[in-house]
Amino acid sequence: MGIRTGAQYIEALKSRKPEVWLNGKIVENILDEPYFKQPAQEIAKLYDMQHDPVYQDDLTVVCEETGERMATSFLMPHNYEDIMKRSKAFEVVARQTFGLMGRTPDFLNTVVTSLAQNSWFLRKYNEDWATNIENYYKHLRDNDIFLTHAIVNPQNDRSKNSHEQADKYTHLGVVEERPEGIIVRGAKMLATLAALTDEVIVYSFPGFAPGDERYALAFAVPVDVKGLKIICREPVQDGTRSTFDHPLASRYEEMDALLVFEDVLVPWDKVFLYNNVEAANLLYPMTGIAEQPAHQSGVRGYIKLKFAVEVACKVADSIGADQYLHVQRDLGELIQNTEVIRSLLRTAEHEYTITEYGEARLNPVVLETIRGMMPDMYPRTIEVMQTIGAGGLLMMPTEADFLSDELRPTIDRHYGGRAGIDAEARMKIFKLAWDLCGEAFGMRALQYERYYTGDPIRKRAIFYNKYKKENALDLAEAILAKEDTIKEPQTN
Ligand SMILES: Cc1cc2nc3c(=O)[nH]c(=O)nc-3n(C[C@H](O)[C@H](O)[C@H](O)COP(=O)(O)OP(=O)(O)OC[C@H]3O[C@@H](n4cnc5c(N)ncnc54)[C@H](O)[C@@H]3O)c2cc1C
Repeated sequence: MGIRTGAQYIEALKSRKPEVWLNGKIVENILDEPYFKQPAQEIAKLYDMQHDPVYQDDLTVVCEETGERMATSFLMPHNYEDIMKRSKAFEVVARQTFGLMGRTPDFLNTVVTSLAQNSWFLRKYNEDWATNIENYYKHLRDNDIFLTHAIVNPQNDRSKNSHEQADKYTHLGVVEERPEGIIVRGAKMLATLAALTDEVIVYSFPGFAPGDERYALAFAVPVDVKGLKIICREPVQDGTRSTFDHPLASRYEEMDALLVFEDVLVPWDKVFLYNNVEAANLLYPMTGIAEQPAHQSGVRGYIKLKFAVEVACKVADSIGADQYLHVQRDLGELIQNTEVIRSLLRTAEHEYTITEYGEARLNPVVLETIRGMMPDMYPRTIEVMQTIGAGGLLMMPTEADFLSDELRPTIDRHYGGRAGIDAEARMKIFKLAWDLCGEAFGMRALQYERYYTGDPIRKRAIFYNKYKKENALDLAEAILAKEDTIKEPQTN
């Protein structure tokens, strides 16, 4: 089939009935549900863009194997040119959603592509696992499937491993093997956009201990597989708020969900790893499933940061506050942050290496530096936006107020900004800012930057320990190695 259109994506959504729980009820029809309607349209636009001559050469490439177009995020990178093609595609998608949708289809496309490109690793343990992931990659690529993923155990008792939790199947594990596949039971989180995707892939961060064998697994199933409950969090918008009042929350809500597997059958040909603690712990370090998606997230995060910084600048400019030195200092800092991330991205891409299996990988130290800095830089941007917007962020009439003929002249008199910024223009900027720095939508977007790929605290500690192991600290060693004499005290 090759690349899908938005209409084909929507048709696929209509064709199935996953068990999606929202506000205590099963959602009968996803697309009739106001919470999902607009976000589904935003995803559909991305599929349509693949057919738009303006974007097609960035978002798609011709697949050497099938001769059909495929999403660029399915391109296995072998050289610098491939890296930069992928980078451009990530950027086009991110710009379309202002970086606010983190789990657009390109994200998991890169995960499965890197797993398939590194199937040699799975083959070391089991020939079938490697064949299964290679076939799954082709299935996604050739049908342009939209995936969600759930890789984290729910927060139950974090001081204990999976096999030590109160219930054997609090965390997702294998119940039994059958001739047709494995039966899995338990929960995984935090499947963003699950209700709007076609299939889910499950795997895990490292951290398995002996005894955790039943939890050491990776597989994929359709989201409407029998026995899978998709339990959505509380929505951050009600699906009816106007685009004037909530320009971002009304469009880019990415619903997150807990996935509960109640004796779900996973066919053997969709099992990529099972019952092997060592393989599960080495999956991340060996296959590039940290680095390749980190390229997508780095580009997307850069666009989101740049967008938020530009909104902060507009807020300051609209009320003339950027005439003050301390405001200029803060905004200057934010702009420099975006330049740091942009430069790091270019460095990571430029300093690629080719693995012994022919995969082009970006510089992992630089990628991880981006990952480490964003959880500081993004919240800092939001803080500056809150500080400059101050009380004005709370003092905004609604669209309904603007539509009142009686109130409108008063609004026009009292809500305008500096010369040249009328009430409507200023309110549009402030409402944009409030969605980012005040609304639940914005707080989720902030939490996303902190946690979307693991705990930033432990990630930085891991980064330090790895850096220490791999770097000789040459400069410090050089001065320490210099012939130095501690002068004996003179005794005569
Ligand atoms: C908005 C959003 C969207 C997300 N989307 C997805 C998604 O689509 N798919 C997906 O799979 N995941 C997703 N994630 C989940 C993400 O992967 C996790 O949030 C992240 O890995 C952190 O895990 P946690 O939330 O369980 O926090 P925890 O690991 O429970 O950490 C909580 C706190 O306890 C501390 N802590 C816990 N355990 C330890 C330990 N062993 N040692 C030291 N300190 C510890 C941490 O430092 C932290 O301060 C998303 C998260 C967010 C916020």
